[in-house]
Amino acid sequence: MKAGPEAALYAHYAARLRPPPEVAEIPEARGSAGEVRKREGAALIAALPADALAVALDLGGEAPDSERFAALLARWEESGRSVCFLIGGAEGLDPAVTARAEHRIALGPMTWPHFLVRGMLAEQLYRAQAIRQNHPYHRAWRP
Ligand SMILES: C[S@@+](CC[C@H](N)C(=O)[O-])C[C@H]1O[C@@H](n2cnc3c(N)ncnc32)[C@H](O)[C@@H]1O
Repeated sequence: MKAGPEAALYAHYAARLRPPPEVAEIPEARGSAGEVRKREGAALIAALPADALAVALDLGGEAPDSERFAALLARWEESGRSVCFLIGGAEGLDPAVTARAEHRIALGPMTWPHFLVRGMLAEQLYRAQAIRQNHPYHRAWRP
């Protein structure tokens, strides 16, 4: 990720997460849109640890509110497996990736660019952490 506002957004929230998240970046593939999706999808799946509990960021997935996301995350973490979020590139996620994922999560019905999704996911992970710690960052009574 190049330095810039999107990188700063991600860094801002990632620095507040315990344990800190790890990011694996897949190099942009070349070819037709379908080839790009297939190549990037294969690399994404290959990058997953063997015990990964994979969650695809996918417009077609469930769009939980933040409290439900916090509860889902707690349940996933209780499995003891590595919770890995998969975000597509400019051409989106290959069906092989959504098939590998055990859960699909949408950040609402609008399409966002990859680097904003990364920052927005980091913010929701931080919010989930705040919800679980009853920290006033999340003001459920005043959305
Ligand atoms: C630029 S988008 C891909 C756009 C692609 N042309 C498509 O229509 O799927 C890059 C990635 O960000 C994620 N993404 C974008 N908007 C999203 C949303 N509202 N909810 C969840 N993930 C989203 C998805 O993983 C997507 O593959």
